[in-house]
Amino acid sequence: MKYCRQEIYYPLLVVFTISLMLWQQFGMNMSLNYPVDQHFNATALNDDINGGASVGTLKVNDANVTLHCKTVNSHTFPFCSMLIPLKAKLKQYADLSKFDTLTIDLTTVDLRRDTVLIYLLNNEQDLPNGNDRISHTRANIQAINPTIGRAQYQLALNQFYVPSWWVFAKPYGIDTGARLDNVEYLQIATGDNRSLKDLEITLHAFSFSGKWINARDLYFLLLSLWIASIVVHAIFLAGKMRNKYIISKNKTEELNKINSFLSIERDKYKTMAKHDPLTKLLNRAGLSSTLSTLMSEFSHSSKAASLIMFDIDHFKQINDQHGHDVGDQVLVSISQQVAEVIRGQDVFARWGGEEFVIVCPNTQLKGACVLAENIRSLIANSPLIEQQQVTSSFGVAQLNSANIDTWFKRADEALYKAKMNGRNKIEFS
Ligand SMILES: Nc1nc2c(ncn2[C@@H]2O[C@H](COP(=O)(O)OP(=O)(O)OP(=O)(O)O)[C@@H](O)[C@H]2O)c(=O)[nH]1
Repeated sequence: MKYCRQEIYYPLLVVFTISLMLWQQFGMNMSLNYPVDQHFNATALNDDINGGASVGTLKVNDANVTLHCKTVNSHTFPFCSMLIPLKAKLKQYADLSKFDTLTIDLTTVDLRRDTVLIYLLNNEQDLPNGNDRISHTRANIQAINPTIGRAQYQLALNQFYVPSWWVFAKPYGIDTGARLDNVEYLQIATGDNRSLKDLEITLHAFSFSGKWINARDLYFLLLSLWIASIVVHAIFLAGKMRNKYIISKNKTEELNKINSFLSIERDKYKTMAKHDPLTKLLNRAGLSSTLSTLMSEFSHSSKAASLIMFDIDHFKQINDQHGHDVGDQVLVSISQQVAEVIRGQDVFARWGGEEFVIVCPNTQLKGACVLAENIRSLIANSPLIEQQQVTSSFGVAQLNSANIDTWFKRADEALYKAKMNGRNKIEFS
């Protein structure tokens, strides 16, 4: 369907356009023929209508009609003519506006360098004033310069014009444009040469020819069709692009939502991987980057650092006596209280179970022991469980080699010592 619309339509339109242009050029012919026979209807019209005295007579034969004209000098313009009603051929007057050419077959004898005037008299009821035939008539005229003898003359209908003497002869005026949509008569008249004439004009036949559609109308139609096609196509493409844009915008929005959801989830899992879910403190993994930094600082510049490791005393009993939830609450409370008293640079983590560590950068053993004592005292004096003191034991070690395991082992040993020495104590290594 898509293929049909876009790939086939324009080639078809090109073929259609070229076909129509060729058809118009070589076909589409129409014609209106007027052969002359013995029943041919024509009348002589001479200057006597204007008060002249020229004599023009008609002789109709089997195959032609001859006007014999003898002009007489008088005050008026001398002429003879034959008047042929076109309506005899048609029901109405002839609408020649669609025709291009008048072909007229004439024999002229003794013309003495005169023209033959061809009139197409258009009947126009809408012309102002006057009830007589002439008042309703527009004379469209064209002159031919005949050769002596018989010849065919082709007159372009668009070359007919209204002569100025016809315009001015009408007191109410008339526009000068030719009109051929209601032609009542073809008039063939002697020309403008005022020298006296005695001549013959024989009409054998005449016809009007043209195309069903003239080239200008056809090109206008085709151009309109092309413009309409391109406009419709452009609108269709714009709509399609708009839909694509909306779909891609929606997809982008959806992907952005998924992305932000995933990045939130990723951050959540990152945080979860490095934090203890109960106390929200860092876990072992969360501590690793701090420890690596301290190790490298120690390697480069023997920067001081101390480690405090502490463990809640008899925590199993607390769990056993008060339940696991109370034990959890004790862990959370101690975490919060300790987090409040340590310095900003200290890093506090849950090492596992009821065991915690505080890593103190830039801290000598003495300073770490003071901090450990503060925390011990804080815990021992906190009413964590009703009617029961909760205490904790501490092991402190200052970093003395770039080895984490050794450092932690030393702190752990000090802690063990504190436990062995009765708990609620600080020992160092
Ligand atoms: N409620 C609670 N209990 C925990 C958690 N992690 C570990 N424990 C408990 O902590 C207790 C630790 O017991 P022990 O290792 O025997 O140590 P202790 O009872 O504190 O004795 P000392 O350390 O020798 O003073 C165990 O009963 C564990 O089940 C926890 O997250 N929540």
